[in-house]
Amino acid sequence: MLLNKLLDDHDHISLIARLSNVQHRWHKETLLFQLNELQWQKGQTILLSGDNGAGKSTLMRLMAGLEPLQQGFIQFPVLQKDRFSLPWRTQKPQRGQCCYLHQSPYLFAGTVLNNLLFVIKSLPKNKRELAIQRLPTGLELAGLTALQHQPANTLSGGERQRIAALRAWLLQPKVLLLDEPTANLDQDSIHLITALVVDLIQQNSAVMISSHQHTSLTDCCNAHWMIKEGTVYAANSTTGTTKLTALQTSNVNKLSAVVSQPHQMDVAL
Ligand SMILES: Nc1ncnc2c1ncn2[C@@H]1O[C@H](COP(=O)(O)OP(=O)(O)OP(=O)(O)O)[C@@H](O)[C@H]1O
Repeated sequence: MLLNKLLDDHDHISLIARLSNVQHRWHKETLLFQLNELQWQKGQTILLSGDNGAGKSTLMRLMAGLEPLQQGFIQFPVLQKDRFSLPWRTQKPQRGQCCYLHQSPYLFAGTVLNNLLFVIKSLPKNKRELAIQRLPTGLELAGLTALQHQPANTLSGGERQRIAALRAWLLQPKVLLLDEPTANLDQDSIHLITALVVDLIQQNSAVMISSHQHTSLTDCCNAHWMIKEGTVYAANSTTGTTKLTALQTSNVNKLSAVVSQPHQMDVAL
């Protein structure tokens, strides 16, 4: 009993997430992937890699509670203490605090600003005012100030991704899962998104990024999970296929220099 409590307390201090015995099949016979045990430690920014169709999006959606878990369990010790009291939230503590950013983000009808205000309205009342105050800084960081009154449905792919990243920045989730956020983006857009994500990491958001490219954003990662031949595992530096740069203080400082003012919902952005 005491040992279990000590282990629980230890998990709460050191772990973002623990995944155990997870398997996923879309069709009854075909196994997409399985994993035995993976731990996401506090302080880790994880790169999730794998071939097209390996199951990166599926794994992230399972973690965000957006797909039903078929087998095993996924726990977020970091979220347990802060869970909301509503029954549908206590069943899935990651809801409201774990934000999944889709590779093709959904934007609402209306302007860029409308899209951002919609997200701010979803925050608990006591967090809305601060989010409103941070909005001009966020627009600047995302390079969207000049576009704020433009209808969202007229934006380019890169601009859409930047809005999605900015929505996540405004929400400041405990856990942020970024699904190929820089696919087909130019260097400027990648750097703008990187600045937003670096700021979130500095504000203690735990971030996982799936990507096929090596960019300034993946340079933020200091841990690597891979999906290969139907197995998800944590790659060490010798087995990883992607060169990882540790989350160097200097790297973060360099990127956060552009952050002039560092200052929830069931989220799929
Ligand atoms: N809702 C669904 N129903 C059935 N099959 C699905 C569903 N969603 C995804 N799949 C299949 O699961 C497999 C994994 O898809 P997923 O999008 O997770 O891969 P991915 O690693 O993110 O790929 P990519 O790098 O191309 O984005 C694919 O073969 C896909 O067709």
